[in-house]
Amino acid sequence: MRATQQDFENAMNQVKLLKKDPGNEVKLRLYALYKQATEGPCTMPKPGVFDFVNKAKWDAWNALGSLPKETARQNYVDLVSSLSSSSEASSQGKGGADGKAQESKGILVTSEGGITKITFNRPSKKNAITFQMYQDIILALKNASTDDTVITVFTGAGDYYSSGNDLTNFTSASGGMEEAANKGAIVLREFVNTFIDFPKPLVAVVNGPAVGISVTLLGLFDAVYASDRATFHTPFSHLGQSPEACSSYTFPKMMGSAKAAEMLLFGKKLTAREAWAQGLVTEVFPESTFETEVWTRLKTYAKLPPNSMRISKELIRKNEKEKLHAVNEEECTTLRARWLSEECINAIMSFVTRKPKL
Ligand SMILES: CCCCC/C=C/CC(=O)SCCNC(=O)CCNC(=O)[C@H](O)C(C)(C)COP(=O)(O)OP(=O)(O)OC[C@H]1O[C@@H](n2cnc3c(N)ncnc32)[C@H](O)[C@@H]1OP(=O)(O)O
Repeated sequence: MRATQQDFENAMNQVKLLKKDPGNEVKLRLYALYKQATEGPCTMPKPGVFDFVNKAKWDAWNALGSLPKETARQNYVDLVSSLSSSSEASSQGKGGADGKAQESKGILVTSEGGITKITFNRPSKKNAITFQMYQDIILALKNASTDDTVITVFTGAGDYYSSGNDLTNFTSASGGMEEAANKGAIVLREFVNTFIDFPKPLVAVVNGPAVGISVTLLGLFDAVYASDRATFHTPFSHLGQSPEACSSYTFPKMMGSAKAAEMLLFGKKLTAREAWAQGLVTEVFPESTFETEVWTRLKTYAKLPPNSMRISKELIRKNEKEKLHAVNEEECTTLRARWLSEECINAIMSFVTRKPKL
């Protein structure tokens, strides 16, 4: 049966009630279908190349070509209906007790043997972190901080640990660039604060290359185990950006200002052994035995008395917490301005418009 005007209006109201942000790609599709259903084919002039947001919206609408208004209306209703059911399904899942799993689009959360395992799970994009993933990780960490698991572990699916922030987070935002930068700073602040305040042992199992925020965050972990295949790269200057996740404080403190500057200012990529020598990595393992050795060790650690580990972590972090929150605040404010800078916009633009591989 064809969707009526009433169905369409109900769907528009339903969108406002979605429990979970559907992500930029879906929001663009909704926008395009709405415009096509109400105004017909796109006849607006194409926005300029630097007007990322309006250009993305125009592209999405224009891509619908001469799709009839009724079909666009039907597709809009169907899309909203699929989002409503998946949002209900995902809001029911909660990690915690052994054996349960919580899955979102970009991360996989499991808990077994006292260990909460959070896997960056977007291997086709080298585990780049989307806005939605930041939010899902915040939720997973909040759950892990109060459930009955003892240790929380991050790792990556596929050949990468993570390629850091998804560089299309800002180019595909549906509001203006300024709105995206504001949202980015708010999400980043909460995301990093969740790591600063996380009360249980936090371990990174770095299975492959790590870039950007997936590297800087390691300064807030309690242990970092790396495969000898892993590399550590923070190309902030190349991207017209500045350090985050408190690395402007933790890196110089851990490796001295000269070595920190090589990473954070000049974007020097470290091998796993170099990162170990600088104190960023706890131990490096040969790739061939990495998973077995690390997980055997973590399973043993997860049997240690949980309260004792939590209290020790609290003592270690206590004197630093206030400082870390202040650093996070300042880094987010600085980054917000960087995201709106020409240097940053040009760098992101050249990544998203690079030639596809043959
Ligand atoms: C709330 C907001 C908080 C923001 C916090 C800010 C954090 C700062 C950072 O994290 S800065 C770091 C950003 N990351 C990068 O600069 C890495 C960019 N990617 C690359 O340089 C390369 O992709 C690579 C070196 C990671 C891998 O190169 P390789 O040649 O092996 O593979 P591809 O380039 O073909 O990648 C495969 C597909 O994955 C997509 N992709 C990879 N990384 C990202 C990314 N960071 N953002 C978006 N997309 C990414 C890539 O585009 C390919 O996609 P395609 O197959 O569709 O073309």
